[in-house]
Amino acid sequence: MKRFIDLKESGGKAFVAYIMAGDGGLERLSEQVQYLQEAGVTAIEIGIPFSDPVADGPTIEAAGNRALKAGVTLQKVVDEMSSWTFEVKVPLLIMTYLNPVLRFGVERFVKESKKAGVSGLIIPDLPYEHRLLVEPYAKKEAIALVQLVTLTTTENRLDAILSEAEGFVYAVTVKGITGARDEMPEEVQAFMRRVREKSPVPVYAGFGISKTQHVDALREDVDGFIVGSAIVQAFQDGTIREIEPLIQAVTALDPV
Ligand SMILES: O=P(O)(O)OC[C@@H](O)[C@@H](O)c1c[nH]c2ccccc12
Repeated sequence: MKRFIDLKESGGKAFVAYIMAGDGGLERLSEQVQYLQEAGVTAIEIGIPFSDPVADGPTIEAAGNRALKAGVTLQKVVDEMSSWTFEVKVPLLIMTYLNPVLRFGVERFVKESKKAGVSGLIIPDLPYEHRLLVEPYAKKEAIALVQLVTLTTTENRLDAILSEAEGFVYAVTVKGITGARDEMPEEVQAFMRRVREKSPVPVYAGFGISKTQHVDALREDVDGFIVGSAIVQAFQDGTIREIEPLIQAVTALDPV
């Protein structure tokens, strides 16, 4: 995950793309990863479909349901990734709820993720207080357990989370679920600034980023952006090329 620190030090901004594994069939995953890395994204978060995705907005939830219908499981995703022979040029992260991990077995999950070339994990319903359920295994394999912070995270908790942050910090821009939206609440800027002042690792903003205006509004206050619903929807609609200006708006930002 040194790549994220290096990028920040060189004044660049990160674009992290989220995709739902197996939306449209598992064989599409490798095409999507190759497409995104050629399009210039910094890293890719690969979502594992889950039947009770409490933090997902309608777009991601629908994608997850399509993937579940196609029979996609955590095992199939790591097997698929382990079989890739093309060159993976960007860090890959797995984003999954805790339940599939527990069913799989935490230690086995971390080992198979490593084999699959994964360098980070995001488990949104694993609270910081319970991180030891996964973190010791992840550390052994040098996989970062990326933490989320939100507008409602208390100061003490924020300090604790940041003191152990690895890779990057996922700063959630809204008090709600994922999904593209029009407005960025004003308090978000102040929140990002506060987190960034304290954070030893880069701070990436996620939830609701779908337009260059969102990027412009936050560009000076964050080190990168995470985009999910807009990408998932564009792959579904066959309009993924329309996302390229958004990727460029982030990765081509002048150092501030
Ligand atoms: O879809 P959005 O609003 O662009 O936000 C990214 C988000 O989808 C992705 O990171 C994500 C998918 N499922 C999640 C659950 C919790 C936190 C984050 C996520």
